[in-house]
Amino acid sequence: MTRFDLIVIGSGPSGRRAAVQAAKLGKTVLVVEKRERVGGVSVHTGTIPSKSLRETVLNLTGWRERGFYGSAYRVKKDISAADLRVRGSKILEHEVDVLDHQFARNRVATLTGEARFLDPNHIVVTRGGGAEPEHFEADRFVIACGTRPHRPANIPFDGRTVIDSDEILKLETLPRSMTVVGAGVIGVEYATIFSALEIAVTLVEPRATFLDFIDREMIEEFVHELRDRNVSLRLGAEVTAVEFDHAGRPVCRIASGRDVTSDVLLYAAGRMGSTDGLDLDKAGLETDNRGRLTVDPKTLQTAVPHIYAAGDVIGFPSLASTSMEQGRFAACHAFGLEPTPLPDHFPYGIYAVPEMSTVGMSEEDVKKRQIPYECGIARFRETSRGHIMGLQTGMMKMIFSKKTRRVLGVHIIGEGATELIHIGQAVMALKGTIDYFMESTFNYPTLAEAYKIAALDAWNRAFAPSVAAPETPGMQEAAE
Ligand SMILES: Cc1cc2nc3c(=O)[nH]c(=O)nc-3n(C[C@H](O)[C@H](O)[C@H](O)COP(=O)(O)OP(=O)(O)OC[C@H]3O[C@@H](n4cnc5c(N)ncnc54)[C@H](O)[C@@H]3O)c2cc1C
Ligand SMILES: NC(=O)c1ccc[n+]([C@@H]2O[C@H](COP(=O)([O-])OP(=O)(O)OC[C@H]3O[C@@H](n4cnc5c(N)ncnc54)[C@H](O)[C@@H]3O)[C@@H](O)[C@H]2O)c1
Repeated sequence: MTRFDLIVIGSGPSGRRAAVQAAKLGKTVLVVEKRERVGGVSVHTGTIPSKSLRETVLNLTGWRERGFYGSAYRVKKDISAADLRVRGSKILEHEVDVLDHQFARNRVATLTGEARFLDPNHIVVTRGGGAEPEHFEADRFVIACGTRPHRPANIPFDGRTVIDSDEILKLETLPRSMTVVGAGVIGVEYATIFSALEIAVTLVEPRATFLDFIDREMIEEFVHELRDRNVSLRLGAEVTAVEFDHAGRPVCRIASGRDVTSDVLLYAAGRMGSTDGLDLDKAGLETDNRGRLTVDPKTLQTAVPHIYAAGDVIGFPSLASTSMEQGRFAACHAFGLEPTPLPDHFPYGIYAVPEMSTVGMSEEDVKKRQIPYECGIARFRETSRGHIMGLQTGMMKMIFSKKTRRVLGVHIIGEGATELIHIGQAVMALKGTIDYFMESTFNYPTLAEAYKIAALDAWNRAFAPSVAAPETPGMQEAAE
């Protein structure tokens, strides 16, 4: 039996960061991954493929140029499913290559196979192709096994017309119409990406609201853009069943009776922890009803202190970005290095079309906490860079404390939102105030100028010293 200082189960963002960090500390590390290739959900079915698809769609449709050349502008006519896959598979190859190299140069051992616990310090790895199972021992573990799509038994998934978010990447032909069930981040991203291909999309959500962690003003703007593009948004629509019509097309039955029929139905109503095959009970652990593990948020230790868990398997926020930080944090803690606490504020990027990004408090949060505040708004079309790019939409909203002048939140919708947000994030993290934006010079012409415009907007309303009207000399005499 081979012994390691650390065994990591799963090679997604949290697993890989945990493994490399431990190796940098001079520890022997094994990463077990049940997929044939490393990278996790992030590289194979989640972040990278969906963002590659988005980029391909925006490029091939000429989406970004339509502000100037009109909505009929196309870079390529008749875009096929194969066209969409080409770029994605190249990017995937590159990502896997980089990861393989990263593991190799840090002397992280990797093994393809499915890990399960035998007891709190031993695992067995089952391998395909008739290979003998292998046994391993470790002092510390990081469970970084991630999640998989939630597939309720009553939904007739067939991999072709009723699909989950893994299967959408394998579509052989592009549908003419699509129903997306679940207006979470995945549903919203795919609904808008496919709508940019001029596929008629209906987005169905049982709740009356969606993406509740985003500032409502941003969502109103987003909904306005979707309606403009004929994305049909059905909120408060409870799905009672999915059936097929006589032509084999999926019919999404809605409680109100207003059913939706389309060529393809994407079911994107959340994810489940991939913990079922891990025999966690043998390690002394149990999961919640969504297969997730509970950890101490300050240390990322599970109920069994030498077993850590990181990434999507521990639930919110379930992002590749935060998962990476958690993985590194867990490895540092496991080997006695005092890691800096995980930050309270992290940015959230939603790569819909248009993209949205947010950091800090929404206006709803600020009101709930009864903090006196002022908002500043900038529209991208007011910036010279926006004119040059032909942007007709896009906006930034900044929220400032009236008492401390500090930035409480930044919310952006439109081109570049996921990059621009980091300026606001940095100022917030460094406890900066509105004065930073008032006093700093920004490159011109840039979209970042929106920060200046939004800050000026808030300053004019709430922070500018009240200026007394200058007296005109001689006025007094004239009045007399
Ligand atoms: C469609 C989609 C789009 C997304 N877009 C974004 C985005 O734009 N930005 C963002 O920040 N996040 C995004 N995410 C979320 C992001 O992908 C996840 O937060 C991230 O992948 C979680 O990383 P993880 O470390 O938990 O592991 P994962 O990436 O989930 O990987 C876990 C790995 O563990 C392996 N594994 C599981 N069980 C075992 C076992 N018993 N033995 C061996 N191996 C095992 C699995 O095969 C898998 O490869 C997206 C997710 C999806 C689904
Ligand atoms: N850009 C990004 O950062 C990004 C992109 C994609 C996914 N992710 C991550 O992946 C995770 C999973 O995303 P998700 O969108 O699958 O899950 P989610 O939990 O965010 O959203 C699921 C949606 O489906 C709805 N829903 C639940 N049950 C339903 C039912 N029975 N019928 C119809 N609708 C139902 C919910 O109300 C919710 O709106 C998220 O937590 C997110 O953080 C992140």
